[in-house]
Amino acid sequence: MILQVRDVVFRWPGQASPCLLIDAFSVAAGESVFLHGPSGSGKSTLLSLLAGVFLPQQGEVLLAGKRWSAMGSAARDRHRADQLGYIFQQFNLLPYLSVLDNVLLPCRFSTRRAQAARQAHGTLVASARHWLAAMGLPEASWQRPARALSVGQQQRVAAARALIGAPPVVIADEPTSALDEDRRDRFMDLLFQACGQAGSTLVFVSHDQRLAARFARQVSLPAINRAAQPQEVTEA
Ligand SMILES: Nc1ncnc2c1ncn2[C@@H]1O[C@H](COP(=O)(O)OP(=O)(O)OP(=O)(O)O)[C@@H](O)[C@H]1O
Repeated sequence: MILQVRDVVFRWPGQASPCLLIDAFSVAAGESVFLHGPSGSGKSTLLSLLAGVFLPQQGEVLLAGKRWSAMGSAARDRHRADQLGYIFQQFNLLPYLSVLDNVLLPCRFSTRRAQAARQAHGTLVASARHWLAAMGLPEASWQRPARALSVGQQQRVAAARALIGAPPVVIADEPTSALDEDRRDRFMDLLFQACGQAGSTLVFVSHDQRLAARFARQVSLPAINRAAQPQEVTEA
């Protein structure tokens, strides 16, 4: 199992009740998982725990056999860069860096990713260019600062950055929310092709149930989370 969650309790600071109470959840290497649940049910929070961005107050989360809680913050950063491509809901691009340099970032932080990128495309820059072209980003945009791109373009830059250097795990949080239907379908084809070729595990969060059928496994977060769910506000 490449991702493992065991007896996890996670509470946001200042909150009286926990957001996540998960006894067991795991993902096998190479599996593709569609994670769904209502807004506010804790999907992004769970992804942050899988990525070791936050640590649970109780229990363990493991990526590639390593416990996040057993590592210091520098070791966590290294392990994350080696093992994980993460497409965040808010993209998390560095706004003043060029598009190309944003895509190259994981290779700066991970020798493993840099080696894989060189092996695939000859040089790091060639690899970054490959992924930007695959994402349909016009060459004229590659030297521009990331902040100068549209939201849909930034989303695709974030995806190129997640895929460079064939990370063993790809985590994607609503990666198609700013894409039109045509781009969304091409993006999904490319994501599955890239993960298939690299043998990468894919954990994907979306509200778009039309995408669910593409995945080998669908997981409802409320079904694995024992924490009391927030009440949805309903119109009177
Ligand atoms: N940084 C934070 N500080 C405090 N509480 C937070 C923080 N981030 C999220 N939460 C709370 O945790 C709960 C779960 O939020 P989360 O973003 O994980 O849900 P989600 O299922 O991803 O929602 P959506 O589908 O709307 O993106 C919410 O009640 C939210 O208010």
